[in-house]
Amino acid sequence: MSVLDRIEEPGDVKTLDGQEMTQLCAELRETIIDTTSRVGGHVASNLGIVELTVALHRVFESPRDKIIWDVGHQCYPHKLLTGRRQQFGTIRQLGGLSGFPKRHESPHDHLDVGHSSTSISAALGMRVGRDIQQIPGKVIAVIGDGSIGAGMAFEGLNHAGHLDKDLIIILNDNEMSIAENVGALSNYFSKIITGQVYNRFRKDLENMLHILPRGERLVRAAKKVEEGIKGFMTPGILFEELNIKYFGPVDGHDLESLIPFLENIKRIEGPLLLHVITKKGTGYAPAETNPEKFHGVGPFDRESGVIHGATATPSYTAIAGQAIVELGRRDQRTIAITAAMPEGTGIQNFKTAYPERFFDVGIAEQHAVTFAAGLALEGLRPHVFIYSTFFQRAYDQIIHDVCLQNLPVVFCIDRAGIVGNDGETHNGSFDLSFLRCIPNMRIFSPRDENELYNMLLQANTLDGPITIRYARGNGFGVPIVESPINMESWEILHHSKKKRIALIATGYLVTESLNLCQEHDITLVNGRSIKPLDGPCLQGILQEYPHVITIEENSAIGGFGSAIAEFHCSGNFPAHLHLMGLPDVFVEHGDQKSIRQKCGISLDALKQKVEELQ
Ligand SMILES: Cc1ncc(C[n+]2csc(CCOP(=O)(O)OP(=O)(O)O)c2C)c(N)n1
Ligand SMILES: CC(=O)[C@@H](O)[C@H](O)COP(=O)(O)O
Ligand SMILES: [Mg+2]
Repeated sequence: MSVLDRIEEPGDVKTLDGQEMTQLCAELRETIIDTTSRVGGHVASNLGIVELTVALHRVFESPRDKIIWDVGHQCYPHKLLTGRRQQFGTIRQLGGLSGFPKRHESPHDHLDVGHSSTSISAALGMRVGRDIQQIPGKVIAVIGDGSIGAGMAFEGLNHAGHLDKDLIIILNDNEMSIAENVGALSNYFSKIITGQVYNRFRKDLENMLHILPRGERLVRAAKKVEEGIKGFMTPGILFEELNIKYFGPVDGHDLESLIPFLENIKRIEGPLLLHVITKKGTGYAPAETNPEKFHGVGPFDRESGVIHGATATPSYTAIAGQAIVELGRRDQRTIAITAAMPEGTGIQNFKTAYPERFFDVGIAEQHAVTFAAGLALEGLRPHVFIYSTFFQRAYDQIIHDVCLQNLPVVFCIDRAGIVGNDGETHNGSFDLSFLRCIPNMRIFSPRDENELYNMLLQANTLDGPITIRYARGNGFGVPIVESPINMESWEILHHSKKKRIALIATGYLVTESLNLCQEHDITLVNGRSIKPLDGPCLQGILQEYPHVITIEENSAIGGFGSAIAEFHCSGNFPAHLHLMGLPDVFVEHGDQKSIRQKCGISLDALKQKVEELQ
């Protein structure tokens, strides 16, 4: 029987000797590599956090002590130690375990999560909630070096230092976000790790001793020097000054150091931070060598580390990346901005081509949007490349800093719609609903990768804020041909002779529906402009057809179909409207195809609707 097989509940880790714990770590790694190589998942972060997870479960009493994982993409060892070993092979698949902590899955998961930098605030809320009700048990937030740089994490630290409650923050510092970590804070952590903070103390002390005054002021000056020394010597002075005790750094792969550190901090009162140093991908050479590639992957060959599933057709992301490089070449005002997702949004080639016009701002979506506003106010043309789900975090900045001032910022919204295996925290289900109501915002959704390319090339010619949204995954393989388009006009791709049903689709669903519309003699309209609607075209359709279907990959509430319904109520149109979009639920994880089927926005669902109406 393996050691992992003997762990029925996390408390069983406490019964192991040192050798068995080392064996357990090896087995956890083997299970993670074996499973993710078959079904995909977040590899590098999970391999890096194995010892820290074992040590946490060894020292603390889960679920009485609550461990709160930030982002939650590193929770696989925790799932394996908390009774989910048997289902682990189903992770991220339809009906299987989620890739993130889920309260409904286990009493050891205390916060549903997927977006970063929420752990400190949530843990502090739990701490206060427990104190008010005198509920015993520790609360521990585990947050990465990338995630702690976000504004929200700082808001949590600020409040934690003020409240002075017993809160344990574990900083899991692997010196990486998904990509290379950026920012002054990350440089500060590197200096702590390499001992530069201590070296600086020695230099500054030497300088101070040189300028030390003589005579009666000596005592006062010496006191000041002492304070200064304390400041320079304490590597985590940044946290100490916020009233958060700093401990570390400690090697996060060495159980013999880690466990005593945790035992000690367990007894300390007040808010504290333990700085743990880990390495992404530990124990699997391809992930150690290329942690960015192995951050989140599909199935791969574990021997070679080659990721399966490279397809012939490029993704929307890749085409967007190609377009922005071309636009950057033509128009020197073009700036590309990402919030910690340079690879995910496909703009790494822009970085190479125009490093001075590329900005990775870290996990700071709000800052990314207002930073873009500032650039636009100076006459530049910023393009913010961001996933739909993470765009949610910058809502006030979109309204207050960009749209209110009608600034020419281009929002390139990737992963709009169903993302698949990441599931409910990551679906881009709401952007049309939350953007449509903002004055000055114009919203477009291309029907294929060629239209995306051309929309992006034209983006700088439009004044005011615009959003271009596109799906996760591959395009249709259509050739990329530069041809100007009137972005605010719709096009009719198939004219029905019967004139009974018209389908107004948006995004990739337009192209996907073309064959069906031709076969069933349905008029097909490419609703590429969601705001403004093409009034004259829509008016004609609503007057001429008894049945008008709309289809979109956004919540049916407030989305494209709703916009058409609003227009419909403004006139006296005979058409019956049939709205197809995402249901009013947080859509679960699974492969994109199955999820689309379940949500009723597949071709099958459309065919069924058409047959009902014919
Ligand atoms: C608000 C938000 N923006 C972006 C992301 C995408 N994202 C997921 S993990 C990650 C990197 C996090 O870095 P770190 O906290 O250091 O954890 P590590 O991956 O290094 O373990 C990013 C940018 C996210 N989940 N949430
Ligand atoms: C955890 C997280 O937020 C990211 O790692 C996300 O899973 C990336 O998604 P993509 O695979 O669509 O880039
Ligand atoms: Mg990190």
